[in-house]
Amino acid sequence: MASGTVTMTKDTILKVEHLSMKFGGLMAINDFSFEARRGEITALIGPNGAGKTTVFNCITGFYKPTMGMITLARKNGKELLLERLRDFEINKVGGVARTFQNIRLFSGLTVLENLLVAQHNVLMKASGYTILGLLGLPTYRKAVDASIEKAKYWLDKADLTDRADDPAGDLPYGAQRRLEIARAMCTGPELLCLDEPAAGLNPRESAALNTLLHSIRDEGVSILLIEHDMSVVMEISDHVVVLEYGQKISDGTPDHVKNDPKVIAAYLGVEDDEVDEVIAVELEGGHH
Ligand SMILES: Nc1ncnc2c1ncn2[C@@H]1O[C@H](COP(=O)(O)OP(=O)(O)OP(=O)(O)O)[C@@H](O)[C@H]1O
Repeated sequence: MASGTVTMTKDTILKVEHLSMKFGGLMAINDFSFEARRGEITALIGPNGAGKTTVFNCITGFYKPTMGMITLARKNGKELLLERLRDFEINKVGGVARTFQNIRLFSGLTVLENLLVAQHNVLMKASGYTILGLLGLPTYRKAVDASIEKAKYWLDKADLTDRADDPAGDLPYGAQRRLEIARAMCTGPELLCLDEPAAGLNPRESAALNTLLHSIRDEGVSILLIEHDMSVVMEISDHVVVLEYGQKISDGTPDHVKNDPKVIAAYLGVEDDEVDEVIAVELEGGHH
């Protein structure tokens, strides 16, 4: 079924139901439903202009959807309706972290400092928001130690320990991407949303990214990503959802999606009645 209401199971972390987003007269997203499962890497793919970024912006609170429900289920059993929260609340209360298509690091700060700054909120809370707290509270000292440990942990996972003291802006592009992800992980999210993490990476950097994303998933953190590069998506995702013209055209395992005639047609830009022809050509290609 291409769209419809999704049933929330205990494995579901995110449920999007009947999402629609209109920009003036343009229906960018039209009755779109899908579900992301806890501990999985879910990829949202589709041709240019399909509506991927718009869906992402609705989930992370940058846009208010015209219609629809977005439910996040936290580990503690609480369910939150994201379309009712503001972006910073989605991050803070919802445990959702995101990265952007364009890198947004503090390029003049060191790699380590970037990871510590990300934990500023936790530290301020531990200080009781007072100068006395900052100076003397044991809870604050403990929180500082914990934040350093966390930064060290993610430096190692992102293979950046050797560059810890270098300004973030001096890192090669692929390393900056991993640092952004490490920084997001330092906020302790349950759901990590990545906007085209592999864009512009060379094959070696792409492989390092895959390793990092798998290690994040193995810790039980769920990942939702938008990606253009089909080979990256097929390699790292557990679950793929395909959008075309704001509507869902396929949903399933990478293998299922890869062989779905509708997806093949969407990517090759052919009309419905040409799909059979496309499959025939694909099959023929496979036999050579
Ligand atoms: N803020 C906006 N105002 C008006 N139209 C918009 C806005 N944002 C997106 N759109 C339109 O909505 C449609 C979906 O765009 P969106 O950026 O979500 O697609 P996408 O799948 O992310 O594309 P790409 O792969 O090129 O990044 C497009 O037709 C786009 O022009």
